[in-house]
Amino acid sequence: MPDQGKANSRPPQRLNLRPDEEVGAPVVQIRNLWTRFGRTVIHQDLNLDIYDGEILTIVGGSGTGKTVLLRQMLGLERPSQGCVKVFGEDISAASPEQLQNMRNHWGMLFQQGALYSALTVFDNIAFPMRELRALPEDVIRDAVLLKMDMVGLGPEHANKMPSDLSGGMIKRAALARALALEPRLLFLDEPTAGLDPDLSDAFVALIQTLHRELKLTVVMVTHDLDTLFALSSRIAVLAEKHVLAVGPSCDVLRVDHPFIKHFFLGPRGQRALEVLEERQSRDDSESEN
Ligand SMILES: Nc1ncnc2c1ncn2[C@@H]1O[C@H](COP(=O)(O)OP(=O)(O)OP(=O)(O)O)[C@@H](O)[C@H]1O
Repeated sequence: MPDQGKANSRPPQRLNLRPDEEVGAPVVQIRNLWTRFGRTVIHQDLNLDIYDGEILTIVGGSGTGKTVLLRQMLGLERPSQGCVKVFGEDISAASPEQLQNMRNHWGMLFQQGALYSALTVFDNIAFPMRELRALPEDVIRDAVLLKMDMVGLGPEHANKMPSDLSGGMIKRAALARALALEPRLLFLDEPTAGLDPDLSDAFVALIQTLHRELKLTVVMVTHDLDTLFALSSRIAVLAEKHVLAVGPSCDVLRVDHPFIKHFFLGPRGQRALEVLEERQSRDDSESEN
């Protein structure tokens, strides 16, 4: 149960572990953000910067406001106070037209894939392109097949309905749709939820490749530690209604806070770290040979 507003007078303890070498204007800038639902305070004076080209993962206990924060970055909800800038534009002050224009520069992969069930894979991916009303159908056709290829879906899947697809294929089709307008910024909400470990590893590898090749900035929410350690450039921990710590995983893990100890350093976290270290030393020795 979140605390009530009056109880939040304690100044937030903030620890920003951003390495000095990161420079340039942030792609997403959140300043002094408050979110209240009635008398319940979810975010209190929250600040966060997300930089070009990084994969920033937001973690936090259940109900700490990760989804709400993501929705505020997408302009789907307005904060009670404070400012969210995306590509330098204040999204909380944008008109519906400005917001629509901004939405064309980012993609979003929702937790359940969220494909339109009445549309084929092809039409789902074509949907954002057709909404622009500026592209001829033959260009759309080529672009859709290219996006499908990028995510590892062959053209034979183009006319399938979402109900004919496996969980992994739904995620791939939804990712292709999120990439339809060639965004610079990609939001991922629990990208590997519901996938078995092999499919999850394959999807993580796909995100790594696309992030590298398309030079994407990625903002992700996940509870899955394997996904988190494999992908994140930095991790932002939401606790006590603000960003308690933000930095590379090795730095965040050293922060002495009960949530961090419980989340990262329990048996699940140790296992995920061991797998990551094994993978890294394998990659290192392969690149030496
Ligand atoms: N529109 C709303 N009206 C009232 N309360 C809301 C609304 N949206 C979210 N909340 C509350 O805000 C809190 C944060 O919700 P949110 O879904 O962002 O949490 P979360 O960190 O994503 O949790 P989880 O990890 O369990 O998905 C929750 O207590 C939720 O019930």
